[in-house]
Amino acid sequence: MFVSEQHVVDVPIYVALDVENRRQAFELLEKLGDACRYVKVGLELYLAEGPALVEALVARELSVFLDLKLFDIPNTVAGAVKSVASLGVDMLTIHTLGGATMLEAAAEAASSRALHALSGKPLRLLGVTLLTSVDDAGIRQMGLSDDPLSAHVLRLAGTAHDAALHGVVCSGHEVAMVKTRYPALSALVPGIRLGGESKDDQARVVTPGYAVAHGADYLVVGRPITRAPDPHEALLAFLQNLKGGSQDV
Ligand SMILES: O=c1ccn([C@@H]2O[C@H](COP(=O)(O)O)[C@@H](O)[C@H]2O)c(=O)[nH]1
Repeated sequence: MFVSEQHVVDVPIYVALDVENRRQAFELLEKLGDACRYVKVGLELYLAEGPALVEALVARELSVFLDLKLFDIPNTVAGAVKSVASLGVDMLTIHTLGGATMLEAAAEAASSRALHALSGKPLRLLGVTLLTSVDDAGIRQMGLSDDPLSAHVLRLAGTAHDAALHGVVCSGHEVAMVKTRYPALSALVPGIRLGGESKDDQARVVTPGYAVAHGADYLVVGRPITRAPDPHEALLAFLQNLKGGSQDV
Protein backbone atom coordinates (compact mmCIF):
# COMPACT_ATOMS: atom_id res chain seq x y z
CA MET A 1 0.00 0.00 0.00
CA PHE A 2 1.00 3.65 -0.42
CA VAL A 3 0.74 4.93 3.04
CA SER A 4 3.40 6.37 5.25
CA GLU A 5 2.70 8.56 8.28
CA GLN A 6 3.95 11.51 6.22
CA HIS A 7 1.53 10.73 3.38
CA VAL A 8 -1.42 10.74 5.78
CA VAL A 9 -0.41 14.04 7.37
CA ASP A 10 0.10 15.69 4.00
CA VAL A 11 -3.23 14.74 2.40
CA PRO A 12 -5.31 17.91 2.12
CA ILE A 13 -9.06 17.98 2.59
CA TYR A 14 -10.64 20.43 0.14
CA VAL A 15 -13.89 21.78 1.58
CA ALA A 16 -16.49 22.09 -1.19
CA LEU A 17 -18.00 25.58 -1.03
CA ASP A 18 -21.23 24.44 -2.66
CA VAL A 19 -23.22 27.54 -1.73
CA GLU A 20 -25.23 30.11 -3.66
CA ASN A 21 -23.12 33.23 -3.42
CA ARG A 22 -20.07 35.09 -2.14
CA ARG A 23 -21.72 36.11 1.13
CA GLN A 24 -22.56 32.51 2.03
CA ALA A 25 -19.07 31.38 0.99
CA PHE A 26 -17.35 33.89 3.25
CA GLU A 27 -19.73 33.19 6.15
CA LEU A 28 -18.80 29.53 5.82
CA LEU A 29 -15.08 30.32 5.75
CA GLU A 30 -15.55 32.37 8.90
CA LYS A 31 -17.11 29.36 10.64
CA LEU A 32 -14.42 26.99 9.38
CA GLY A 33 -11.62 29.18 10.70
CA ASP A 34 -7.90 28.52 10.29
CA ALA A 35 -8.37 24.75 10.06
CA CYS A 36 -9.54 25.30 6.48
CA ARG A 37 -6.72 26.00 4.04
CA TYR A 38 -8.08 24.16 0.99
CA VAL A 39 -11.34 24.99 -0.77
CA LYS A 40 -13.23 23.70 -3.77
CA VAL A 41 -15.25 26.04 -5.96
CA GLY A 42 -17.76 24.23 -8.14
CA LEU A 43 -20.21 25.21 -10.83
CA GLU A 44 -22.88 26.65 -8.51
CA LEU A 45 -20.63 29.26 -6.90
CA TYR A 46 -18.46 29.92 -9.97
CA LEU A 47 -21.44 30.59 -12.22
CA ALA A 48 -22.94 32.90 -9.61
CA GLU A 49 -19.83 34.89 -8.77
CA GLY A 50 -17.27 34.31 -11.53
CA PRO A 51 -13.49 34.69 -11.48
CA ALA A 52 -13.50 37.60 -9.00
CA LEU A 53 -14.61 35.27 -6.20
CA VAL A 54 -11.86 32.81 -7.08
CA GLU A 55 -9.27 35.58 -7.06
CA ALA A 56 -10.53 36.72 -3.64
CA LEU A 57 -10.03 33.21 -2.25
CA VAL A 58 -6.55 32.97 -3.76
CA ALA A 59 -5.73 36.38 -2.25
CA ARG A 60 -6.58 34.89 1.17
CA GLU A 61 -3.82 32.37 0.52
CA LEU A 62 -6.25 29.48 0.31
CA SER A 63 -5.42 26.67 -2.07
CA VAL A 64 -8.28 26.69 -4.59
CA PHE A 65 -9.48 23.70 -6.57
CA LEU A 66 -11.77 24.85 -9.39
CA ASP A 67 -14.09 21.96 -10.18
CA LEU A 68 -15.57 23.00 -13.53
CA LYS A 69 -15.42 19.52 -15.11
CA LEU A 70 -14.73 20.84 -18.60
CA PHE A 71 -16.14 18.80 -21.49
CA ASP A 72 -16.14 20.24 -25.03
CA ILE A 73 -14.22 20.10 -28.29
CA PRO A 74 -10.41 20.30 -27.85
CA ASN A 75 -10.00 23.90 -29.03
CA THR A 76 -12.74 25.19 -26.71
CA VAL A 77 -11.42 23.29 -23.70
CA ALA A 78 -7.86 24.50 -24.35
CA GLY A 79 -9.15 28.08 -24.40
CA ALA A 80 -11.02 27.56 -21.13
CA VAL A 81 -7.90 26.11 -19.50
CA LYS A 82 -5.92 29.19 -20.58
CA SER A 83 -8.57 31.46 -19.06
CA VAL A 84 -8.49 29.58 -15.76
CA ALA A 85 -4.68 29.42 -15.65
CA SER A 86 -4.36 33.14 -14.96
CA LEU A 87 -6.57 32.94 -11.84
CA GLY A 88 -3.97 31.32 -9.59
CA VAL A 89 -5.96 28.21 -8.75
CA ASP A 90 -4.04 25.03 -7.97
CA MET A 91 -6.26 22.45 -9.67
CA LEU A 92 -8.91 22.27 -12.39
CA THR A 93 -11.07 19.34 -13.47
CA ILE A 94 -11.86 18.06 -16.95
CA HIS A 95 -13.92 15.01 -17.98
CA THR A 96 -11.79 12.11 -19.27
CA LEU A 97 -14.84 10.94 -21.25
CA GLY A 98 -14.10 13.93 -23.52
CA GLY A 99 -11.39 11.76 -25.07
CA ALA A 100 -7.64 11.71 -25.62
CA THR A 101 -7.46 14.63 -28.06
CA MET A 102 -9.38 16.91 -25.72
CA LEU A 103 -7.21 15.91 -22.74
CA GLU A 104 -4.00 16.45 -24.72
CA ALA A 105 -5.15 19.90 -25.85
CA ALA A 106 -5.98 20.79 -22.24
CA ALA A 107 -2.65 19.48 -20.93
CA GLU A 108 -0.74 21.46 -23.54
CA ALA A 109 -2.65 24.64 -22.65
CA ALA A 110 -2.04 24.10 -18.92
CA SER A 111 1.69 23.59 -19.41
CA SER A 112 2.21 26.92 -21.18
CA ARG A 113 5.15 28.67 -19.52
CA ALA A 114 3.70 32.09 -20.28
CA LEU A 115 0.60 31.21 -18.23
CA HIS A 116 2.68 29.97 -15.31
CA ALA A 117 4.54 33.24 -15.34
CA LEU A 118 1.22 35.10 -15.20
CA SER A 119 -0.25 33.21 -12.24
CA GLY A 120 3.02 32.36 -10.50
CA LYS A 121 2.22 28.66 -10.16
CA PRO A 122 1.43 25.62 -12.29
CA LEU A 123 -2.15 24.63 -12.98
CA ARG A 124 -2.73 20.94 -12.23
CA LEU A 125 -5.30 19.22 -14.40
CA LEU A 126 -7.34 16.40 -12.92
CA GLY A 127 -9.35 14.09 -15.17
CA VAL A 128 -12.72 13.02 -13.77
CA THR A 129 -13.13 9.30 -14.48
CA LEU A 130 -16.63 8.25 -13.44
CA LEU A 131 -18.52 10.53 -11.07
CA THR A 132 -18.82 9.18 -7.53
CA SER A 133 -22.61 9.55 -7.82
CA VAL A 134 -22.67 6.82 -10.48
CA ASP A 135 -23.10 3.10 -9.74
CA ASP A 136 -23.19 0.01 -11.95
CA ALA A 137 -26.78 0.65 -13.04
CA GLY A 138 -25.78 4.20 -13.94
CA ILE A 139 -22.98 3.18 -16.27
CA ARG A 140 -25.34 0.75 -18.06
CA GLN A 141 -27.76 3.69 -18.57
CA MET A 142 -24.87 5.71 -20.01
CA GLY A 143 -24.41 2.98 -22.60
CA LEU A 144 -20.99 1.86 -21.40
CA SER A 145 -20.10 -1.79 -21.91
CA ASP A 146 -20.82 -4.57 -19.43
CA ASP A 147 -17.32 -4.34 -17.97
CA PRO A 148 -17.26 -3.67 -14.23
CA LEU A 149 -17.35 -0.01 -13.22
CA SER A 150 -13.77 -0.28 -11.93
CA ALA A 151 -12.54 -1.38 -15.38
CA HIS A 152 -14.03 1.76 -16.92
CA VAL A 153 -12.37 3.90 -14.25
CA LEU A 154 -8.99 2.26 -14.94
CA ARG A 155 -9.35 2.71 -18.70
CA LEU A 156 -10.23 6.40 -18.27
CA ALA A 157 -7.35 6.87 -15.84
CA GLY A 158 -5.10 5.43 -18.55
CA THR A 159 -6.32 8.08 -20.99
CA ALA A 160 -5.52 10.77 -18.41
CA HIS A 161 -2.09 9.26 -17.84
CA ASP A 162 -1.26 9.08 -21.54
CA ALA A 163 -2.32 12.71 -22.00
CA ALA A 164 0.11 13.70 -19.19
CA LEU A 165 -2.54 15.03 -16.81
CA HIS A 166 -1.48 15.64 -13.21
CA GLY A 167 -4.07 13.23 -11.87
CA VAL A 168 -7.56 11.83 -11.80
CA VAL A 169 -10.76 12.01 -9.77
CA CYS A 170 -12.10 8.61 -8.73
CA SER A 171 -13.80 7.08 -5.73
CA GLY A 172 -12.05 5.47 -2.79
CA HIS A 173 -13.15 2.09 -4.15
CA GLU A 174 -10.89 2.42 -7.19
CA VAL A 175 -8.03 4.54 -5.88
CA ALA A 176 -5.67 1.68 -4.95
CA MET A 177 -6.13 0.06 -8.36
CA VAL A 178 -5.49 3.36 -10.18
CA LYS A 179 -2.39 4.18 -8.14
CA THR A 180 -0.98 0.68 -8.55
CA ARG A 181 -1.30 0.84 -12.34
CA TYR A 182 -0.38 4.53 -12.70
CA PRO A 183 1.80 5.58 -9.74
CA ALA A 184 2.65 8.88 -11.44
CA LEU A 185 -0.98 10.02 -11.35
CA SER A 186 -2.26 11.89 -8.33
CA ALA A 187 -5.69 10.85 -7.11
CA LEU A 188 -8.38 13.14 -5.74
CA VAL A 189 -11.20 11.33 -3.97
CA PRO A 190 -14.69 12.78 -3.37
CA GLY A 191 -17.55 10.76 -1.90
CA ILE A 192 -16.07 10.94 1.59
CA ARG A 193 -18.19 10.12 4.63
CA LEU A 194 -17.38 9.19 8.23
CA GLY A 195 -20.11 6.55 8.32
CA GLY A 196 -23.51 6.92 9.90
CA GLU A 197 -24.40 10.18 8.13
CA SER A 198 -26.31 10.44 4.82
CA LYS A 199 -24.58 9.47 1.58
CA ASP A 200 -26.77 12.13 -0.09
CA ASP A 201 -26.55 11.57 -3.86
CA GLN A 202 -23.20 9.78 -3.68
CA ALA A 203 -23.04 6.11 -4.72
CA ARG A 204 -19.40 5.22 -4.02
CA VAL A 205 -18.29 6.47 -0.61
CA VAL A 206 -15.46 5.69 1.81
CA THR A 207 -14.05 7.22 4.99
CA PRO A 208 -11.11 9.66 4.91
CA GLY A 209 -8.89 7.04 6.59
CA TYR A 210 -9.81 4.41 4.02
CA ALA A 211 -9.16 6.78 1.10
CA VAL A 212 -5.68 7.79 2.25
CA ALA A 213 -4.77 4.24 3.29
CA HIS A 214 -5.50 3.22 -0.29
CA GLY A 215 -3.45 5.98 -1.89
CA ALA A 216 -5.58 9.15 -2.18
CA ASP A 217 -3.51 12.32 -2.53
CA TYR A 218 -6.35 14.81 -2.03
CA LEU A 219 -9.84 14.49 -0.56
CA VAL A 220 -12.89 16.66 -1.13
CA VAL A 221 -15.74 16.91 1.36
CA GLY A 222 -18.82 19.06 1.07
CA ARG A 223 -22.16 18.63 2.83
CA PRO A 224 -21.02 16.61 5.87
CA ILE A 225 -18.89 19.63 6.79
CA THR A 226 -20.68 22.62 5.28
CA ARG A 227 -24.15 21.60 6.49
CA ALA A 228 -23.01 20.46 9.92
CA PRO A 229 -24.28 22.46 12.92
CA ASP A 230 -20.63 23.34 13.60
CA PRO A 231 -18.60 23.18 10.35
CA HIS A 232 -15.31 23.78 12.20
CA GLU A 233 -15.87 20.78 14.50
CA ALA A 234 -16.96 18.67 11.52
CA LEU A 235 -13.79 19.54 9.58
CA LEU A 236 -11.68 18.59 12.61
CA ALA A 237 -13.49 15.24 12.80
CA PHE A 238 -12.66 14.54 9.14
CA LEU A 239 -9.02 15.57 9.66
CA GLN A 240 -8.83 13.31 12.71
CA ASN A 241 -10.27 10.37 10.77
CA LEU A 242 -7.41 10.68 8.25
CA LYS A 243 -5.11 9.20 10.86
CA GLY A 244 -7.64 6.65 12.00
CA GLY A 245 -6.69 3.85 9.65
CA SER A 246 -8.45 2.10 6.84
CA GLN A 247 -11.89 1.32 8.23
CA ASP A 248 -14.58 1.61 5.52
CA VAL A 249 -17.97 3.34 5.97
O1 LIG B 1 -16.88 12.39 -9.02
C1 LIG B 1 -17.04 13.45 -8.38
C2 LIG B 1 -16.44 14.63 -8.73
C3 LIG B 1 -16.63 15.76 -7.96
N1 LIG B 1 -17.42 15.71 -6.87
C4 LIG B 1 -17.58 16.95 -6.07
O2 LIG B 1 -17.14 16.72 -4.74
C5 LIG B 1 -18.02 17.33 -3.81
C6 LIG B 1 -18.57 16.28 -2.89
O3 LIG B 1 -19.62 16.82 -2.12
P1 LIG B 1 -20.32 16.05 -0.91
O4 LIG B 1 -21.29 17.07 -0.39
O5 LIG B 1 -19.22 15.70 0.08
O6 LIG B 1 -21.01 14.84 -1.44
C7 LIG B 1 -19.10 18.07 -4.61
O7 LIG B 1 -18.72 19.42 -4.68
C8 LIG B 1 -19.02 17.44 -5.99
O8 LIG B 1 -19.29 18.36 -7.02
C9 LIG B 1 -18.04 14.55 -6.52
O9 LIG B 1 -18.78 14.47 -5.54
N2 LIG B 1 -17.81 13.43 -7.29
